[in-house]
Amino acid sequence: TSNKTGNHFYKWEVEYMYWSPDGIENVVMGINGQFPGPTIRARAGDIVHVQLTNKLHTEGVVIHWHGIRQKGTPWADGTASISQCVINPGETFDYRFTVDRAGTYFYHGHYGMQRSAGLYGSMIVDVAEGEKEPFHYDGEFDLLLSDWWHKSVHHQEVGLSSRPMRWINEPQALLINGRGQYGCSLAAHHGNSSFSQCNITGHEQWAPYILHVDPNKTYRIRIASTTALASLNLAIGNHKMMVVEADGNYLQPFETNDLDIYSGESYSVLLKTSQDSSQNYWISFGVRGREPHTPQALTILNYKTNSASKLPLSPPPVTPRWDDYAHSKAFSNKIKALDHKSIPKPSPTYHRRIVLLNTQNKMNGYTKWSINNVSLSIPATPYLGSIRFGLRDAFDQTKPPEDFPGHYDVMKPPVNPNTTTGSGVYMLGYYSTVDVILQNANALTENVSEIHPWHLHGHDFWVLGYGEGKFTKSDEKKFNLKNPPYRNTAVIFPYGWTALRFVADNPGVWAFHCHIEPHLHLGMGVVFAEGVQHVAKIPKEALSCGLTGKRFMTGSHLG
Ligand SMILES: O=C1O[C@H]([C@@H](O)CO)C(O)=C1O
Repeated sequence: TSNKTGNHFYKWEVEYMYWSPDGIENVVMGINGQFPGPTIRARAGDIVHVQLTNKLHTEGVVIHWHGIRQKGTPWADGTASISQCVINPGETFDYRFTVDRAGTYFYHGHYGMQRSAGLYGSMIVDVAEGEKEPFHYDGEFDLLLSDWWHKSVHHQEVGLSSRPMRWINEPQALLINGRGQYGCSLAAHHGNSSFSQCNITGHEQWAPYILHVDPNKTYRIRIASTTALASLNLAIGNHKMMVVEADGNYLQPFETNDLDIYSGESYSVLLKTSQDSSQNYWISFGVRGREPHTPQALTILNYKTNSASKLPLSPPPVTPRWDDYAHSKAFSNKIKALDHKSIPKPSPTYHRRIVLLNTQNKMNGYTKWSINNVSLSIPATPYLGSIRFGLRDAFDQTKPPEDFPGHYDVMKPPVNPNTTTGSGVYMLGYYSTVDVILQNANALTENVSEIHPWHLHGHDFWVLGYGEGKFTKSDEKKFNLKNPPYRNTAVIFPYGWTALRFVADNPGVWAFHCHIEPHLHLGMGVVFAEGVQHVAKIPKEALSCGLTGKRFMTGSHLG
């Protein structure tokens, strides 16, 4: 429900329920009986209030509002053990925050692997009353992408934390708005599929979400990826797309035949329905960056002049080869910020540069991912409370490393793969400008280096550039300080580096991590904190566990 004053109140219950996301009945984590959860729609400047009740029987829960910076409400960021205590079964937590900028966002679970369990939904923020988008469109669609496994997340988690690790492998299906098709294909009639044609009436939970369009119009298609693992590429048969938004920030529009989207990213593209209106066309998403074992996600662009069940004449667009990284890099390098009042210009200099080496490691036979040889292990007491109240026993007081040894060969598996775990925090100077160099490396297996999309909470960063091999100081000369994209998620390519810059201007404690959920689960993240002494009035429900729970559970607000 919403009213004219710009407040939106939602009462949500999270529970497991039977669902058939891909035609196979399974158990998903749903909200108010829906999967994916309800879409939040608000205007820039509005307040969103979600009163979340945990109806799970034996697990805590939290929800992260991905891309919302939570200025002044760091306790509402929804990160378990970082911004708040988990909401226990039967308990209710109030997420109340301002959506300060128009754009395409989503929300998802941020505890254990609850995102993989299906806890996610879309969040669309329109421009404030009287404001205009810098582009025109006649209608819009919203596509939330995910990947789906038939094994439960509990089963997946046990595998990841077993010795030896049992990897989750590739997903059984890719879902568009929670809908996919397992063991059959919408495009089987083209004869290039080993599957039979899907038998669908349109009423199934796994029936495709079809885009019905009028000819000769412009549509905005919002696309967000909350995949656990898969990097994806979108193409629409016979149509080009104009890319205009990424992660809630406007881009210099550019035309493309296909679009890469990594987990944690969102885009808007404009589509002109200018093709032969006596036909329908395929919309397809295929896997990038990992050898695909999952069929493309398919749905139909239906020109309303036809029946939606009329199948396209040509086969679905072919996804670029999974390891054609030149193709992906070319796409990433086309992304530039629009010169617009809503997007700050990059700071020309930095105060502190943190270099983060990403490696796959071993610890007593367990597989881990580490950053500068520390695998993140988050503590029982949420950092926001323990830092605010100086509870030094709550987490490691040693500073995590700023860099990695200069002799480390990023092109080879680690010579000594042993790692340690840690819960230390990068304490950032309030209002300082921070550079982060994400440095990729070879994984444990020779000749393997993977894609990692890194997501920052509480901020957007400027993506100053991408490069090959080991970053050196002279690579600075290649930084784009003119129109770097401003976003919250950026990819590192295999054996490469990505340079980011942001201003630590948001009091709170902020996760920065690989958005591949099993990688975060295996330790692939760090924690930043800034200006925590300026955080006031942390609701006590956010602190009712661990050492803050023991110390402060009196009164209604802390700070
Ligand atoms: O974390 C990962 O583990 C596997 C593999 O490296 C070991 O099975 C894989 O592909 C990952 O991304």
